[in-house]
Amino acid sequence: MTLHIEDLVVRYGSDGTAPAAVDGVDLTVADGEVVALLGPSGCGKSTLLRAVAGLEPPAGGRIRWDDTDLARVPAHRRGFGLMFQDGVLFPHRDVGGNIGYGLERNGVRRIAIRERVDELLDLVGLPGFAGRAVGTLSGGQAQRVALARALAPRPRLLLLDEPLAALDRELRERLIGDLREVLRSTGTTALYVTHDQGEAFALADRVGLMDAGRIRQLGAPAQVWSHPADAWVAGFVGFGAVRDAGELTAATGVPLAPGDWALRPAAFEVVDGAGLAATVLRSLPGPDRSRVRVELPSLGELDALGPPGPPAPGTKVHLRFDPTHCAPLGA
Ligand SMILES: Nc1ncnc2c1ncn2[C@@H]1O[C@H](COP(=O)(O)OP(=O)(O)OP(=O)(O)O)[C@@H](O)[C@H]1O
Repeated sequence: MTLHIEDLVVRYGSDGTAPAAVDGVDLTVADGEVVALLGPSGCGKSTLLRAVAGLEPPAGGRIRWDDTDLARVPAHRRGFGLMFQDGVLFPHRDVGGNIGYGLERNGVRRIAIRERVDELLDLVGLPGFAGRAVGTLSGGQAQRVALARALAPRPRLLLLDEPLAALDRELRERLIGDLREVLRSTGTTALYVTHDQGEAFALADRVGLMDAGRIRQLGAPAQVWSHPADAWVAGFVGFGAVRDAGELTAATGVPLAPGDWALRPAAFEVVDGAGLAATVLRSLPGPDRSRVRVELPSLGELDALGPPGPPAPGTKVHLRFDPTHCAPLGA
């Protein structure tokens, strides 16, 4: 029960000259695993998902489910569930009718459909909603119904494309937790596309960082955070500058393993009293800490954390270095 993607290439346009939207991707998703594809807009993550769903034909490579090559299996025979950003519910069916739709098409008996609908409504936290008109649902409730609809036929793989992107931040954060619980408790195998690193890292067993049609790093969230593969990945997951270990050790006196190190803003903190001398270039106030751009004679421009009311540009400050907020580059 494993999805295998091997050297997959997807190209738009019929003449074959357009750059590949997916450019040689290898990926497996094991039984019960949740893999998130994370990357900036246009990196090819939706295209990859659509190719797995059977909605875009590959220009090269293979997609297999266990030993079965899916090249000749049409989308509706793959047994995969889909959930998109705007879960578009059927407006003329009530909530129960939406969730039961796939089961009806599969010829499941009415009474069994009703039981399954109730079970799913409990699962997504909407008990008793079966008779509600979909036009009366809030955005978050509609996405819960869309999730229940995708899960109803027990898909062997669930494909989710930015399912929470249309929701406001507070609701999104609440639903991330709920979605994680639903995927885990049902043992659902899932491929989840998002540009939001918080979402990807909260939900997934493994995260694939995608850029320009390729996966630059694939690993467990903790591994990507502690060992970003390169400066691009480090930047995407919230690190700032990259500096050589020798330069950092010379400036701070802290020994580090050789190689390049990515620094989070928290690696340098403005302190009262002794520390590394730096000059404030500009600053962004924040409720707890400010973000301060500083210049050090030995290390150049870096981000640091400052007090809530930030020091003015030109102020001479002292910094403390905390190596626990640094990560060596290289997976
Ligand atoms: N139907 C299409 N025809 C031509 N080019 C397309 C089509 N769909 C996507 N592309 C192009 O393929 C590339 C990858 O697009 P894709 O939608 O897969 O990216 P994405 O990472 O999902 O982006 P987003 O987060 O903005 O949805 C982009 O350069 C995009 O412009």
